[in-house]
Amino acid sequence: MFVTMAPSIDEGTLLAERNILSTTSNASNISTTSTLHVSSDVSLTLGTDSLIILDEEIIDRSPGNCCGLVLNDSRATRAIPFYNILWAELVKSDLTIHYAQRISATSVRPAYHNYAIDVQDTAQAEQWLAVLLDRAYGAAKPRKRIKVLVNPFGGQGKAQKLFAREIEPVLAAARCDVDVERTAYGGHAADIAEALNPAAWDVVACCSGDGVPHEVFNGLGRKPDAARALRDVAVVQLPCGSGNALSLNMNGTASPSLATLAVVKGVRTPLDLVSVTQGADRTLSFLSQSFGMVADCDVGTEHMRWMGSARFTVGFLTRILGKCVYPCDIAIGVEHADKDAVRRAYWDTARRKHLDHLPEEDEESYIESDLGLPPLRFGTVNDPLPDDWRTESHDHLGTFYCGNMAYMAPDANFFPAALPSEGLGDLITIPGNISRTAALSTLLSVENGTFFDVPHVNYRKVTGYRITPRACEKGEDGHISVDGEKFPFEPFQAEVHKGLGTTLSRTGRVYEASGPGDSIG
Ligand SMILES: Nc1ncnc2c1ncn2[C@@H]1O[C@H](COP(=O)(O)OP(=O)(O)OP(=O)(O)O)[C@@H](O)[C@H]1O
Repeated sequence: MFVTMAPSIDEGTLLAERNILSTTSNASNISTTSTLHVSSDVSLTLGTDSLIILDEEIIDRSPGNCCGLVLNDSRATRAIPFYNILWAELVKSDLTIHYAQRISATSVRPAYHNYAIDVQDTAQAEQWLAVLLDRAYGAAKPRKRIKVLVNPFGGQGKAQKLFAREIEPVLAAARCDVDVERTAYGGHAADIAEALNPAAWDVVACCSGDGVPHEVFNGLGRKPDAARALRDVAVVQLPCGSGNALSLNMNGTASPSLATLAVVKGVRTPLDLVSVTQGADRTLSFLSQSFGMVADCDVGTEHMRWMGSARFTVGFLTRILGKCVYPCDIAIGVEHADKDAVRRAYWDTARRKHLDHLPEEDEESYIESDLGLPPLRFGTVNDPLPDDWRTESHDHLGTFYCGNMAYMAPDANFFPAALPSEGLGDLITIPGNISRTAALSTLLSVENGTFFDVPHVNYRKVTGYRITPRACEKGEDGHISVDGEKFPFEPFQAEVHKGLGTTLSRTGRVYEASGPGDSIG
């Protein structure tokens, strides 16, 4: 084994291409030993964004080698993106590189290359490995300590199987320190999170839909040192449910194995959380709150579960045919009052975050005291309204939808201007007395990515709001949904806490969604 010197790797290109944040670690400071000659036939080179394996023996073994004639000499070279490298180690003269191998457009599985190296200078090989791991992980913490919660009923009972087949092998290959617990009853995830020692875990990973992460945020929020726990422990989703929005927004996928790779490589990302007060209760929401059409189609179609996801479409069509309206009174702390202002604010912030190479941490600290959750700046739903909130009375509201993340479902980027940690909620209101054709084309605009620009979609950024539903025309109660969970049909108030929670993401800065239309300015 011998090591050659090569020109330094262009960190800027690596960052741009792989979206992995770089840190200046000891390994990066090692002089640029980029090629490790494992044997006379095999060399391993740290390329711009990949590990390049040159293995002459691959030619001999390949079916393209006919009678010693090399038909395609590129077969001797393989590139494994650093993003896919899970772990690498040298045990005596045995070098093993574990990586996530793509087996289809929507899945990876762990694989490895193993080489017996000619040991002459183990120290240099160790150095090379350290640089490889540094390139593989960037600012992400390797070998994360992960408390895994599996909801055995998640995703119509598939979560346990998905964990065993798609998730656990990737975590094991990445040498994560994992403890698995199955939830035994509704609310168990909240109890586990409340009892959790935050110093013992980097991550709570929910093999579930969005219901379990909702519980985990709230369980951490019940701890005496809630703000500290919410900052220290990253809550992530390894998608195994019917609604997997947390993973879509942070990992860019609903595939369990790709999401696991994203979590293994994820960087800490502060996340706004919303306090919802209703009656005497205070609940944390990480995803959305809705009233009107969306809430009705979500929690109001539970009885049609047997239809699968078609229940949302059927629910929607029934309601637009019935021209449903949802009268209510709203008070809003408005930060950006129209789409132009929202779009400008989004791109200003996204650009600033992009220039800032490190994920923003502790921009606003709630943990100066060890008291639980931060105090409510705007009081609760039972207090007088803040003086500067704008009040509106709606007789014909169709949809009231406030989002903390962009995607609410695959192909449903309802809130393209949402950012993980800006201290603002994205509030959509849509009148209910529009024509059926207009309502239908609004639904279709979500899927084709033009929803933000639909004229009757009102889009604002808010610091908080209060909504007081009035009884429906037919005298029936409507529905209120918080993170997809059914809430009582009563007034509630919401207040956004900037970066109170923590999750992991690939970028540390933005959701895995395109912003609102073209960048402006
Ligand atoms: N062992 C259990 N028994 C009953 N309910 C459970 C259990 N474990 C978790 N739950 C509950 O299941 C609910 C839904 O979980 P989750 O979001 O993970 O799954 P899902 O497949 O997306 O389902 P849904 O479509 O109902 O949201 C959670 O609110 C949680 O309280």
